[in-house]
Amino acid sequence: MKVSTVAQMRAMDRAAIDCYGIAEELLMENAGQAAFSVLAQIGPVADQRFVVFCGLGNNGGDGFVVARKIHSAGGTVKVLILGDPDRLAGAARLNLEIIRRLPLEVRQLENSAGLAAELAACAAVIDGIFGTGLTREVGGLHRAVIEAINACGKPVLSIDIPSGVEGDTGQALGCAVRADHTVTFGLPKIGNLLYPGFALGGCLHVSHISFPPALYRDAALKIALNVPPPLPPRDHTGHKGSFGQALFIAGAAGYLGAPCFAALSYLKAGGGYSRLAAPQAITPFIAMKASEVVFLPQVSTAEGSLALCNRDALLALANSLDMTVLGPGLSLQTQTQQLARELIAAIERPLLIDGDGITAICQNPEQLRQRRAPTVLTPHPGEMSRLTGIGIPDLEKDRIRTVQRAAGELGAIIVLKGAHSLIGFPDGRVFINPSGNSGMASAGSGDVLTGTIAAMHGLGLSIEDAVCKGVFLHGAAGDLAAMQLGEDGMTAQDILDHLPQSLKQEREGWPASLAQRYAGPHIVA
Ligand SMILES: NC(=O)C1=CN([C@@H]2O[C@H](COP(=O)(O)OP(=O)(O)OC[C@H]3O[C@@H](n4cnc5c(N)ncnc54)[C@H](O)[C@@H]3O)[C@@H](O)[C@H]2O)[C@H](O)CC1
Ligand SMILES: [K+]
Repeated sequence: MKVSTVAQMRAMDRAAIDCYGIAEELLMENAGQAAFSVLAQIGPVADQRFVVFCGLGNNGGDGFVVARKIHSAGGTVKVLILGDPDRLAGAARLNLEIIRRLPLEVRQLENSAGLAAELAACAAVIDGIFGTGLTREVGGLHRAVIEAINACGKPVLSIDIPSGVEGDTGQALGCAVRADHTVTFGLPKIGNLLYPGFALGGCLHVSHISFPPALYRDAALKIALNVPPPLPPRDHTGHKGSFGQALFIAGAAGYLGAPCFAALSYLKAGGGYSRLAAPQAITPFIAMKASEVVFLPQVSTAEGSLALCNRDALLALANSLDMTVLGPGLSLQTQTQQLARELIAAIERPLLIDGDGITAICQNPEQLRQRRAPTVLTPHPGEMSRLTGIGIPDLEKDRIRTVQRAAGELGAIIVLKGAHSLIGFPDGRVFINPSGNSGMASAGSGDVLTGTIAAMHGLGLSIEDAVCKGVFLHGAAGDLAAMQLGEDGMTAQDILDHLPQSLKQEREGWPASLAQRYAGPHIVA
């Protein structure tokens, strides 16, 4: 499913109205109807009491429609407006005038006194304070109301997006409603899917509010949920060469885990032949941990990292295999960093650059543009910050645009790791990954990702699909590990151990709880 920015959604509204004649009032009616139908799924409506909070924009207008439908279904509803109702316009004003003729309480909320008692008496709260029109920090009465909603302990249904969450980023502007359900319209907005907005929204539902597919599937919409194509069927007669051959250039004294996790994850995710070029000095130790991997001991520097003199032999090998992964645990040793830069410039096959390999190009990332074969970068926010020169707080505030811009400028596929990892392509497409959990935020899990992506290419997927599939199945392996162990103490080893099951479930079907999460928002008919 595609995901829209606030501006794109406004343009879709405009097109629905101007090109198809679906009037604003109809869109608002459909939006209110969709929200009401989710409310009716949460619990009974007849003979129950509800409070609807409405702001002065169209989000509030949707709230008026919901109030009308609650009344029609036999519920008792109180509509509290934040601000002067005389400022309401258009379809929102029309819907206010309708509910004013009905026997229900509609009034401007002057202050938050007594709100806790009002909320204690209701079955559920409907949040129509701010939608995608939120433009600044939430303060004053709005803030007090949002805090009261969050403290009331009643089920909360947010209209379009939890009030206070910014539609384009998922950031909470000062404070935000914590909802149990959110019904969004047209398409999910970025803010419905990126943290903290995603978590604040609870269960996410989407209604296309009668937009034609030509609008919500438009190729100009570049952001989407990560739903990669299926795994290729396994060749029953295949040998180890049929499932890919990858080279891992990784490891240094003090970084013994990273090369093992990277090279082993290739095999655990279905890849055929995994070669690991690590410094001679550490090879005996890592061989104990990863005996299925083929070792290519390399000349070490005095510090125990890869020496520059390994360059030509590594280059020849890399250019004879499907794919190279460069970087996990390489270290920041000067000569090793130079080796990384020279290899990145010269390898003519698909190359995934991670960890210290990314650091090696941070001074001059534009060198990636010279590469003729595909490049994949898998930075965590710290590495992304070094790569782009954007500070981590600013980057976290606008992850989509950061990854979109960097992928375009560097001509590389970029996986920005984090909760709901993003995959950005040079042509502007960005995919939001639904799998994974906080237990994966621990050392070594990124190393496991590198081998998983490489294995997907080994199994026959194009590089683009391999990145999407690898990110998804790596997150899913983490989810399977968490189901068994909990998120607190799971480690990269546990993710690695669950990779085979991740592929198995991908082929045979996910446990219900994960299937629901991976399927994306519920469509409201
Ligand atoms: N296709 C769709 O998605 C449809 C969505 N609908 C609903 O319309 C809203 C968007 O409506 P809009 O009027 O543009 O914005 P808001 O309702 O969010 O209201 C903004 C309102 O609030 C003021 N404001 C902004 N920030 C603050 C602040 N921090 N404090 C105080 N006031 C603030 C701003 O100036 C405006 O006056 C969308 O979310 C849907 O719910 C349509 O009904 C159907 C099509
Ligand atoms: K809202």
